[in-house]
Amino acid sequence: MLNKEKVKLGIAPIAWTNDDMPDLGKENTFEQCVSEMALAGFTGSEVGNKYPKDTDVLKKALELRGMEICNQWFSCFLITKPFEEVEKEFRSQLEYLRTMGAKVIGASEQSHSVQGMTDTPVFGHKYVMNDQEWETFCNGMNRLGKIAKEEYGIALTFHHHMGTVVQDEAEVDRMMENTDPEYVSLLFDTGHFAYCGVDPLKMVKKYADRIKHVHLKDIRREMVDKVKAENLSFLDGVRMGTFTVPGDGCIDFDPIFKVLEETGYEGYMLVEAEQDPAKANPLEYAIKARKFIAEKTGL
Ligand SMILES: O=C1C[C@@H](O)[C@H](O)[C@@H](O)C1=O
Ligand SMILES: [Co+2]
Repeated sequence: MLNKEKVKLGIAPIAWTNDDMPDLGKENTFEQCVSEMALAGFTGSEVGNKYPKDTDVLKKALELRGMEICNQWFSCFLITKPFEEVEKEFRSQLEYLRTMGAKVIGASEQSHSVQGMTDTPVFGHKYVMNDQEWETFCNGMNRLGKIAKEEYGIALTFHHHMGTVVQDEAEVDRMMENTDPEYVSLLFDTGHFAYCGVDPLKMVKKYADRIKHVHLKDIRREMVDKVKAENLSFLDGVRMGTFTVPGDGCIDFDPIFKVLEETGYEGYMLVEAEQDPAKANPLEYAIKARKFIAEKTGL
């Protein structure tokens, strides 16, 4: 059983309203989203674009429901923008997260990313960094991680992601080898590994001691196969239902939870299952996910 004192459960607003495709769930309000998260039994949330920008207003709305912000996505452009520009935006997001009491920031390198391009197939079109870019990227990550830890008390976790420069196993390995464990940790996303054909169990075993945030996502294998066969984009796939909540797709979560338990994982496990809310009722799927986690982990 995972330790209740050390592991908290969250859920992402992307199942209610999708910031990458705002027409998905445009009718769902912020209040509905956070109320349903709490009703389903979650205490943590990431940040969606319908969340109030005023931190006092947001804090009050979350506290009323026994919830908190546990992480926020940060888009890095370390290989295509000057470091100082990235640092400025990074610091502003760290300020916000510190005010909200979050302990983690989840960064993804978005230079040349195809994840948001609806006219680009997600398989076979990702950008591959050259040696010089790898060096710039890893040095930049170390510098950002040092700032986050030493000046804000926040851990920088890196989010590997489909269609980005750090997607496959070898790319995650290279990033991990060339960054300082003191400053850079891994945001382990089960769905993104399974999507690109990497075994999430192998990755959790390999990097358990550097994982500081977990995204629990499942995939519908037949939908991912369709995305590949028909040269569809990442976002086309989301609309079709490539992702779902843990337990509803093809990933075997039992051994993954076991590794996290045996290695003493501490932090958030956050359900992140973007799909069309008109087809997959967000509250229904949140409850389904919460029950699955309780059954499998005792949390
Ligand atoms: O963490 C994430 C943030 C989303 O916006 C993204 O597209 C999703 O797939 C993900 O894993
Ligand atoms: Co994720």
